[in-house]
Amino acid sequence: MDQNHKPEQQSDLYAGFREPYKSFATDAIHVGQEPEQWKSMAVVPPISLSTTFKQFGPGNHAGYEYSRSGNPSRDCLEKAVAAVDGAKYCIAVASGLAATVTITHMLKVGDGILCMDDVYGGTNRYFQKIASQTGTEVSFADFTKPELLKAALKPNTKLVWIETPTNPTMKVVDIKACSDLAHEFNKDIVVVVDNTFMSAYFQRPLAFGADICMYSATKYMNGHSDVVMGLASTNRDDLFERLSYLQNALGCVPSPFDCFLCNRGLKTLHLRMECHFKNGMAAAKFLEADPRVEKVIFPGLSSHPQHEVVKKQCTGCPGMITFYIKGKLEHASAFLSNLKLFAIAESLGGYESLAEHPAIMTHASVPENERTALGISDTLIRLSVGLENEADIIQDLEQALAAAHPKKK
Ligand SMILES: Cc1ncc(COP(=O)(O)O)c(C=O)c1O
Ligand SMILES: N[C@@H](CC[Se]C[C@H](N)C(=O)O)C(=O)O
Repeated sequence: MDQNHKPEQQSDLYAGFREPYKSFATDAIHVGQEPEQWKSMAVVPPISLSTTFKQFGPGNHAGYEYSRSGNPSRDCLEKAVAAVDGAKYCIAVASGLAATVTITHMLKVGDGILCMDDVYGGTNRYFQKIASQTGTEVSFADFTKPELLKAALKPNTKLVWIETPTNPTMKVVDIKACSDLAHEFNKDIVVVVDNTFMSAYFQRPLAFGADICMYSATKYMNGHSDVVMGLASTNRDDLFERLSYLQNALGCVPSPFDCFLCNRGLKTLHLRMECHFKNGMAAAKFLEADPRVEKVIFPGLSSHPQHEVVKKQCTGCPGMITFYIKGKLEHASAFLSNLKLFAIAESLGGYESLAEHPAIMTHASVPENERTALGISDTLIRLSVGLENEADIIQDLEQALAAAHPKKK
């Protein structure tokens, strides 16, 4: 146990941040879950496994015809997510990348995608290696400087893709400033925010002018590392019509069991996020004060370059921390290999603490020259701080740093 460690005080954590969204927990728990919708009056929505639904006569049905086109377990989840996003609609799909693909399918050959420069490696891979090979034009810019986004907009730009905070370098984008610029340039541009890191509890992109808020629900929204899923919410009738058409026509739908699990995970999102923030802040402060650490990037710290944007736009911060360990690849490897509580694993946002090496693991698909330009170096380490006891998390970081940088005798 680190004898000097003092537990993080919950009350100081939120100073200067936006107020939490009203009735968030009530909506997450009740919207779309009404027992009256079931003959049994089940309080917990049943898992509806049937692939097909009996019709009264041809084309005359009770709301469902075939499970890819619509499913009761999926409906419950979609309604709850729409509510917590402050949206009218939501679609659930089979993975975060399936959400990206489904959204991108709204474009036509020749349309342009303008994407934030630092994004999840798989998003970068999909845009550069797949979407750009099938007729869309893809370009990247650093949206932390909205003037760079403005300069990169072109007459054919149809999709602006924001990820904030970015995976893995935790850059924060001003959603309102960027959405306004895109819409002033061309009101038909669809602004998408990948809200995976913040979750619906800490950030509502639609309230700041984005057209679509999407998630890898594999992460915080489900929160238990046992479901791969994607979500996309919107307030626009035209976008929902198109997205739900594509949800059925492309067929990237999640299973009813996964919908049940994610719907269940959502019920504790607010509690989990508050604990992730508390533990994340404690870990970030510990690392920032440690001489074996070069630099810590955590949006909740005042040292974060966009900390003022974070406070203006978010109601708190998740447990995602990126830091540079002093030394070389061997020090990063030694740190990771010596962790005991944190597992070395890809993914994030579950109840358990995870650690990974983006250059070798989650962002290996980003071309090396781009990784270098973005700062995804050999000494960069990403942590997903979980819900374990704060002192045990700090103790694990301390002993792994000591193993990576043993004191010379
Ligand atoms: C920020 C972000 N967006 C999208 C994705 C893609 O999600 P999935 O793995 O659920 O396809 C990931 C991780 O994979 C991610 O970290
Ligand atoms: N978003 C996750 C996903 C990890 Se990368 C998964 C796989 N190796 C791939 O390349 O698609 C994260 O941890 O950031």
